[in-house]
Amino acid sequence: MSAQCEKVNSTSQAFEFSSKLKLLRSNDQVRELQTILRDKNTSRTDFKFYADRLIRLVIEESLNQLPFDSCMIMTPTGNYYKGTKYQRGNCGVSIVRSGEAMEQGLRDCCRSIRIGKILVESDSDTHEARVVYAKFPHDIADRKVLLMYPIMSTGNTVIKAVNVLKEHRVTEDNIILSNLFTTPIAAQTITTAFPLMTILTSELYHIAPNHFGQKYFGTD
Ligand SMILES: O=P(O)(O)OC[C@H]1O[C@H](OP(=O)(O)OP(=O)(O)O)[C@H](O)[C@@H]1O
Repeated sequence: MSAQCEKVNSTSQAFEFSSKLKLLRSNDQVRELQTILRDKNTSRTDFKFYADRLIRLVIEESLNQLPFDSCMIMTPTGNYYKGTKYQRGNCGVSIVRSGEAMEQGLRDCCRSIRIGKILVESDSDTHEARVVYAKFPHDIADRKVLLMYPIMSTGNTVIKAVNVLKEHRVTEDNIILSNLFTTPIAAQTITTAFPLMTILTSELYHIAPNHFGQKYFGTD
């Protein structure tokens, strides 16, 4: 467990979660961002601004879940320094539409990272989800995948998306799901369906802010 995320307290939620579910370390700043994003009176301009701030925090911590190697470099004064570097071979995949909001946060940290896309359409009444479009780097099966989707209500959208990745021979243990808000039931459904996948979220709460995509992009 890194310094910036914490173990989920499963007992208080009456849900059982595996250690693969990680919560961004909470503090007053994180709680303020979550509050602004949940507030119905937040303007669209503010919503996007504060969503981008929370996204950046979640992306940074998600990157911290990727594997690192140790390395030796030489400083300008000719000294050796034992450092750390990312293992090569990562990529992002965003689930359209809301997941696209997280792409810039990832690019701000990893300039030229490849980003695939999956479009899953869900029925507004039944919540049944189906895959409409998927485009990935050709060697995605050999990469660690940062899967980006900010809201999980039932978890159906993410389940469909992960199944598409698995059809492209991406293994569960190579997927890190980067998420802002999840309901406990969605978290439980997803950790049960994909026990080897790592999930990083900022908040577990029984009501997800389902207005996210609509408000962030200003489209219905
Ligand atoms: O976990 P699920 O039950 O699948 O739900 C995930 C999200 O998808 C729906 O939004 P919408 O269809 O507007 O998604 P979008 O913003 O990505 O277009 C729903 O309101 C959630 O916010």
